[in-house]
Amino acid sequence: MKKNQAKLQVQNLEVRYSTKEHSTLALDKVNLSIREGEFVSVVGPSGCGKSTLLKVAAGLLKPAGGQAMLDGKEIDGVTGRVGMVFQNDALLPWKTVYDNVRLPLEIQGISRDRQGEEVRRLLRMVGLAEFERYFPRQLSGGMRKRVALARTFAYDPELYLMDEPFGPLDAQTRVTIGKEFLKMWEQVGKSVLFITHDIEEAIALSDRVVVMTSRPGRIKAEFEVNLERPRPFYDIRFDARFKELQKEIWHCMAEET
Ligand SMILES: Nc1ncnc2c1ncn2[C@@H]1O[C@H](COP(=O)(O)OP(=O)(O)OP(=O)(O)O)[C@@H](O)[C@H]1O
Repeated sequence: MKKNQAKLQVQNLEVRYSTKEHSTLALDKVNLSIREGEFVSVVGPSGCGKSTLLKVAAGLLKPAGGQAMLDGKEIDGVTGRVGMVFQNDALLPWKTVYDNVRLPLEIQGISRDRQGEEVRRLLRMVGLAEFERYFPRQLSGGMRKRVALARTFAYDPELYLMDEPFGPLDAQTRVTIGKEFLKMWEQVGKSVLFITHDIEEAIALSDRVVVMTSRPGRIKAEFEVNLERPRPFYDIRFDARFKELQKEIWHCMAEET
């Protein structure tokens, strides 16, 4: 990758969903760039095209216009360099926690010994070291989500694409997982495109928060999050700069709904 070149760059992106009767313009001239190691969250009203943007970055959708590039090369289909976490990320129910997290390491051809070390390190990080022999059905929703996060970190992609990854969790578990996720991310420092409805979560995690307009989605505003790192995922909310930013983003979004 060239110096100063964006990890992910989206230029004048247009995406259309077409059926026999309808054609919906989901994204309209979207420009967004994510630097190496930068954490960018996207917030915006329901249906504004956040997931659509993520799917283009994942190589799952072809744009109707403009382009999306990874390290300066046009994204052309799914690549192993990009890791995705979705809201309803499923674990393999017939495999133990240990084997679910181990799978990406096996696919990468890592030696058995290293696989074991890495799985145990990741399970310790998400606080599930004692649950390696359990099956997904024996865990709570929050614990399953933690296993899914450990598995994503096992993939160790260059770019993390995350669509409401903590979506279906209760508020308290969401904070616990957010905390763990931030701690893990601060150690690996990879580029992230993170989609959420939660402004506080976006600020607490990100270097930059991007607000989209309602459909067709465009980038309405970008907010730099100038809060030190490592930062406390929950307590950072009491910082005056956090509150100011939250107010600004809230007002920006409120105009759209
Ligand atoms: N497969 C599809 N076929 C037709 N229209 C679609 C399809 N997927 C999404 N759309 C439309 O494109 C627009 C953007 O959808 P998208 O899922 O990207 O929004 P979103 O911002 O992620 O929404 P939410 O926050 O509610 O999850 C919506 O109006 C939606 O109805």
